Amino acid sequence: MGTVKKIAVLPGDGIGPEIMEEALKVLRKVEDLFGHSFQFTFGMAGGGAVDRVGNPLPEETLSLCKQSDAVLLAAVGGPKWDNNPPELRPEQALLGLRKSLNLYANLRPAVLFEGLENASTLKPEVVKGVDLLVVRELTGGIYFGEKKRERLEDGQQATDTLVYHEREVERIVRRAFEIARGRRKKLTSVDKANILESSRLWRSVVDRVARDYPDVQVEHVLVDNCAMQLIRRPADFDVIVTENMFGDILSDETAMLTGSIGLLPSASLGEGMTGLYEPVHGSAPDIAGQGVANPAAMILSAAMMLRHSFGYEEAATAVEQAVRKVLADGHRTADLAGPGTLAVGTEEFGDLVVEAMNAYEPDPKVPLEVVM
Ligand SMILES: NC(=O)C1=CN([C@@H]2O[C@H](COP(=O)(O)OP(=O)(O)OC[C@H]3O[C@@H](n4cnc5c(N)ncnc54)[C@H](O)[C@@H]3O)[C@@H](O)[C@H]2O)C=CC1
Ligand SMILES: CC(C)CC(=O)C(=O)O
Ligand SMILES: [Mg+2]
Repeated sequence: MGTVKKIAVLPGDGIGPEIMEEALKVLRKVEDLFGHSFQFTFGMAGGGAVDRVGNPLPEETLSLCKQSDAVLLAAVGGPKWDNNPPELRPEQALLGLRKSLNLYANLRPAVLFEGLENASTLKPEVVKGVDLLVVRELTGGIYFGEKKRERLEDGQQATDTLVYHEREVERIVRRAFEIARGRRKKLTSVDKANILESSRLWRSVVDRVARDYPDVQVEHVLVDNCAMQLIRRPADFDVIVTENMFGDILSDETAMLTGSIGLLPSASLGEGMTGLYEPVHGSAPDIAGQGVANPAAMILSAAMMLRHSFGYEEAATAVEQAVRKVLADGHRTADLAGPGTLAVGTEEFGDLVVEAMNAYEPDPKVPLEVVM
């Protein structure tokens, strides 16, 4: 048996605790099936932490995360805290964690699973074959630039600043090229170089780095056009690399190619092994506490953790295959259940995934463990 992996568990707000419970259930099954061993330590983050200790990311939580091998986060935020001053907003927990752990690379895969061909709002022939990855820069750009609010004579004025250093662009772009090399070797760099200086810098870095990857086909697409092409010809995309805010917005769009945002996981990585794993979606306050949220994105985020932080490729594959099987067998949470289809709840979906894991059969083509 390998070493015990320390996992910081941050359930957060809204549907967070409900979906986290299901991911932990699946990870306990991974322990049983594969002999891995996890130590889960819970931490406070988000609105709940604001209410309890007046800080969305308490020092205790930050040091827990820094001392852990990986961080699992469900979601933070909700209307209760929307009018709080900036430092008391739940979302600050996310920004603080990403920055403190230097998690600059956010991987957001969007794949159309078997059985969900009719789940998208787009025609089945349009979404057929969708298998793309958004590589989003996560620690720079407008979310982190200087912000200010001023009172002028004729009213208020607000400023957000978008800054990128060449170094920050190069490291995410290189990472995206490396990833593209291991996939279908097609990279789409998304920017707004017709208007933004930061985008012109971005584009020049992509062109320079591209010389080191002659085997990867590169295209530059303006973000507004990309938003449209994602709906027009989504299966043509392989890896999309883009800055922080564009990646945030485009990845929510890709959710609807797959059927639901409740299916999209993510991994946030830096140079070290302590990655952060969270669904692409937020705390879904509109359905919180009802037991109806789709836990797949959270469970698949846990699978990404097994792969990227621990190198447990076989266990990651087993979890992913189990989620695919449950969906292929026709089980649907409310977000995916069409009219007349009986939906399963959050807990039941988690139980079905655990049950499906019992039937896991190793694929001889998949290496058992990846050396990171
Ligand atoms: N990583 C995080 O913690 C994020 C937090 N947020 C925060 O979450 C709160 C709500 O934001 P929204 O804009 O409403 O985005 P959201 O992603 O929470 O919800 C958007 C829509 O998708 C649905 N949805 C989301 N996840 C689902 C799931 N697992 N199963 C079924 N349906 C699901 C919701 O019910 C809602 O109708 C805000 O406070 C926002 O700041 C938003 C995005 C990311
Ligand atoms: C709530 C945020 C800080 C950002 C967001 O929507 C995301 O990372 O997906
Ligand atoms: Mg988002």
